[in-house]
Amino acid sequence: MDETTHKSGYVVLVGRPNVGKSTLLNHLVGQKVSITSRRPQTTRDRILGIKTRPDAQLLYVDTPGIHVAKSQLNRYMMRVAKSALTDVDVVALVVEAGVFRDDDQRALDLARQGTAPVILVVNKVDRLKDKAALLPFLEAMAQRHDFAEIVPLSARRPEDVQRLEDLLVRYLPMGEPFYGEDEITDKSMRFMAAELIREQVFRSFGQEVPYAMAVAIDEFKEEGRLTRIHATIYVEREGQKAILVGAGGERLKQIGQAARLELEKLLDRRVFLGLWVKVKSGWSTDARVLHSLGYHDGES
Ligand SMILES: Nc1nc2c(ncn2[C@@H]2O[C@H](COP(=O)(O)OP(=O)(O)OP(=O)(O)O)[C@@H](O)[C@H]2O)c(=O)[nH]1
Repeated sequence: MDETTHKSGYVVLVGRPNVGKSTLLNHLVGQKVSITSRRPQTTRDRILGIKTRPDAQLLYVDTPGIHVAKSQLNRYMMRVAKSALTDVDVVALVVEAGVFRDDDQRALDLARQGTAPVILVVNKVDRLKDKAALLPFLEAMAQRHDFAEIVPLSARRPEDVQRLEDLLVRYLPMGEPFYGEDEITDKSMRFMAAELIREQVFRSFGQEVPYAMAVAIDEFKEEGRLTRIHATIYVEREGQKAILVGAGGERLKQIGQAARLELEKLLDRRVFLGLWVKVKSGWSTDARVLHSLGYHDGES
């Protein structure tokens, strides 16, 4: 490391739900640190993803998608997103190519409140059917704010992600790395385990269950070459429990198997995963229960 030229700093990713912030974060880091799904509001917390290269350390902060929050949990998610915007070096506002809704405007309003430069990332260009529509969209976006840069890309294309990373490094201040070169996140393995289980529920179910559910890790223990994890999935109502468990416990078993494979990838060791489902009605609106499930930030 050359201490006179090394850079390090924080890049926060903000945007409305489902624009691809977590997908982009994982590709920028080169490993899965933030869970993703086709459904909006998958991310509930601030997630830090660390990318170390010889000349720079980029600390990416993923945030819950900006939306109008009604429940206690959603209000918590919005406080997390807003507070993540303070003390950062660059803001990357992520939108979807060709789409600009009220929640995108809310995210833009938040992004430009701070002093950090705002880079507009126009994601999912691969999904644009009419490629000629991209230029007018970029021009219209440039009218909305004086962005430091406008970067159209697809989070799924490695060369696009590399181009964005190189550009972001230019905006970082000089400084030594904050984290060791092997670290990819500041979250505990317990937290990551709960997230990977939550991801499988988000991916497996339709409308209701993912939003009515939270995961608590009851036990996380290393036994020789095996990691033993016991977790409880909390839902709001008996009906949701029945859907989640499925006939003969089949759905829960599938979720457990898929989550176990992801956990083994993350921990790079064999995992035993025991999953239970419990009904805790009103958990998403009860500040005390939210606190016990790890969704707390000192306010209610
Ligand atoms: N086609 C295409 N799909 C993408 C791209 N980036 C993300 N997606 C998909 O968009 C969906 C949402 O992605 P996420 O990364 O979960 O979005 P998010 O902005 O983090 O969502 P929230 O957690 O709701 O804030 C997923 O199904 C992704 O696979 C892209 O560049 N191209």
